[in-house]
Amino acid sequence: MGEEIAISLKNVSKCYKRYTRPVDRLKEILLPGKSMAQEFWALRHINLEISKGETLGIIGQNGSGKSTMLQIIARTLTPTTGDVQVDGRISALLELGSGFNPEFTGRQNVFFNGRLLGLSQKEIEEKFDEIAGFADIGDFIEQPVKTYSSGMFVRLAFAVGVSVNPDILIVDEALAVGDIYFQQKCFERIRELRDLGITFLFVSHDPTAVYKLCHRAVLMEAGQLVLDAKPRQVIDLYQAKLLKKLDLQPDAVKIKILDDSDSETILHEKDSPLVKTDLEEVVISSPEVNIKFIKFLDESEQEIEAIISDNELQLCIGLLFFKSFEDPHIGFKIRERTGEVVFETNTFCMGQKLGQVEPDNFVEIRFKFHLPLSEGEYTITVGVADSGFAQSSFKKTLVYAHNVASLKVLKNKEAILWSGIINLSPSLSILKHTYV
Ligand SMILES: Nc1ncnc2c1ncn2[C@@H]1O[C@H](COP(=O)(O)OP(=O)(O)OP(=O)(O)O)[C@@H](O)[C@H]1O
Repeated sequence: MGEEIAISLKNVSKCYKRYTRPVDRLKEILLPGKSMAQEFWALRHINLEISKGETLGIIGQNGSGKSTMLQIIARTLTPTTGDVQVDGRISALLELGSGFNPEFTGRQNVFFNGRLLGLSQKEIEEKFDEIAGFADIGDFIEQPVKTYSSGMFVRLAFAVGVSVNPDILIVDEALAVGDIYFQQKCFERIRELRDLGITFLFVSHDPTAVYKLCHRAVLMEAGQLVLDAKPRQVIDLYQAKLLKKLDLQPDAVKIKILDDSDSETILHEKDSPLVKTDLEEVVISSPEVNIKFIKFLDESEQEIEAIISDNELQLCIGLLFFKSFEDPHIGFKIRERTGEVVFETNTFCMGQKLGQVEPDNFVEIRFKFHLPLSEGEYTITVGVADSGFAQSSFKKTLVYAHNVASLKVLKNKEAILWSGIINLSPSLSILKHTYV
């Protein structure tokens, strides 16, 4: 493709030594040549190339190897085998403020860290006000960082990390700390850097953040890369796996990987029953229930594929049950282009019941609503579950299918939407008074 590579990992593996008892570590020191450790492979045969200017989200359950991989890229850890090439200056926010000296003040740490990250004394002096302004921790900048709250720590670490003009920025979960205003400021700054062509690696458990910031994502599992694709596809698979684990329902979750013509989807998990590349191939069924159809009707009950924004729409879902269920529920999600959910509800949340169903019962459910969404392409996710018992919990997921239908929303020329995704249709009152 001729793109310049910022980071290249070739067949990288990392083995940690683990000791069952602390005394074994001591024995190993005292008796050289006798290994008391067990080998633990935290990374296995990782192959990954990240082009300059790419933004990559790294997703995976706890212990899947995300931090180990980032530390290897940031060169704070050496791989056991394999080759790592990095082209450019890295600023890594891995463990919160790991580069900070707790006895130093915030100001001293800014200088200390700035130097570590390759800036000259003069460059740091010039940037100091910008860094302190971004961190916005007031007089605490003159206090030792051991007196900081975790929020203050991350503010200062982030401010330093993004101010040193890195070529590659690595952020591990750090954005989860800090208040919403600070998070928004960080997002803004990352977007600015991204638009300037920085390479950005981001570990997060927050799908929205990954959708918003990343062009591409990888899913890690037990030290391996299992999927390398668009954030939407990777997050869908990740959430599906979590749901399966929760429900112990191996067949419940289906995903259609949408064919993004502008991207090459690399499926490391070709044999997985979850991942299908061919849209037509996906049968939305489980041994317990079959989604027979999903269709959209307009105001005059005509079947449609596109609708003008702000018009009335019915989403109709036909279900065939193969087993009896006392309290089944059905829900849907509307997701915008990147996969972010714009709306989700279900019959349980709406306080409605389908009632008891028996094998071979066919049920059609119609959700009717005005669609205030702006022009664009949206996808539908449908889920069927049994027995809701708490806000957002069901006893068992019967089928959960992403991207089962897509809906085109056309521009409503009369709409007052200046920008944004939802038309709130506000009314307006203008009250004039004499100001006293
Ligand atoms: N120094 C170490 N010695 C032994 N095992 C380690 C060490 N560091 C990490 N591990 C193990 O390696 C595996 C991968 O850890 P890593 O921190 O990379 O995962 P992670 O995906 O970043 O997890 P999390 O989301 O919890 O941060 C885990 O099982 C962890 O226990």
